[in-house]
Amino acid sequence: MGSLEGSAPVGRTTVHRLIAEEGSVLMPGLQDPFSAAICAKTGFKACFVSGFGVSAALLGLPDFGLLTTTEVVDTVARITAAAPSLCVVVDGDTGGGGPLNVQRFIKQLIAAGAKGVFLEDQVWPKKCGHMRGKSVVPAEEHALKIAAAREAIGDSDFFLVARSDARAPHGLQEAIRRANLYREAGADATFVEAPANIEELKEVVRDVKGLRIANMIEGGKTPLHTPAEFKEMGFHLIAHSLSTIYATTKALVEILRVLKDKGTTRDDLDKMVTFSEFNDMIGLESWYEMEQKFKNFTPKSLES
Ligand SMILES: C[C@@](O)(CC(=O)O)C(=O)O
Ligand SMILES: [Mg+2]
Repeated sequence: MGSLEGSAPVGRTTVHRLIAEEGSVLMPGLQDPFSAAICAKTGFKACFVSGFGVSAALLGLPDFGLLTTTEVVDTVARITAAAPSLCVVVDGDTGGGGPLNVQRFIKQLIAAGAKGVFLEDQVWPKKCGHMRGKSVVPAEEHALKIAAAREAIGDSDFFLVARSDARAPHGLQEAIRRANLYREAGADATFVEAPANIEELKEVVRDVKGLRIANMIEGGKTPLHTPAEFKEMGFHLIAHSLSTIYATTKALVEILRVLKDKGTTRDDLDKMVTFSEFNDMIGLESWYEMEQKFKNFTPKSLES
């Protein structure tokens, strides 16, 4: 890569620290502020803002390159506000254009409170990595975007993941070659999308240098493994990208069927959280406390 080589300083970000603590960090995929708040309450330290999930939840559309970077940044800002303790890593798709667009996008994500991004080498409009019909840009073109992202990050606490989708169109070894190239261009970690079996996962570990990402999609191409199994294999960040959107979808379909068929939920309350469970989840009491504080509050200047 010659002059394109970026240097990804080791160990300086929140994500690096989590990896050092846990070996293999599990990041549930999510798509909205409330799912992020629940994720934090459940005890997770990190999450992955899924492009697939945001496209579905925000737009009602498939992961087909329809989501804009502005929509992603807005969603991320709301998510980090709702779950300030979570380390939020964002699916940046292809970065919104060329190197300059990538730099602007990265700065917006940092300002929105994100702690990391995935940038992939698909041709725009991209598709979910487990769908058919994908193609990738030349590796050098994506390496330039990675170098641009590295420069835009500067000293910020922000972790850069370079993803290659070349496995489907060009084979696993090309995806591995690209991952190593993107690492040289400045990525903190790399993500070979959609290995098809355990042998391919092991090949990725054997041939890809540095920190590695695995992506678990129920019904996708890669067999499901636990974080402990991935840690032993040699993966450092695990995105469970679609579990929450799939579970939410199932729950929605189930309760809407009840309502459609019966016109009431009175015999199906077990399918829902209760009024008070929901209010606990969304932190209602803290709002009552704040309301009370301002009821009893008299600014000094108004005291006689
Ligand atoms: C991880 C993913 O990018 C889906 C995929 O392409 O595998 C997402 O948007 O959640
Ligand atoms: Mg995605």
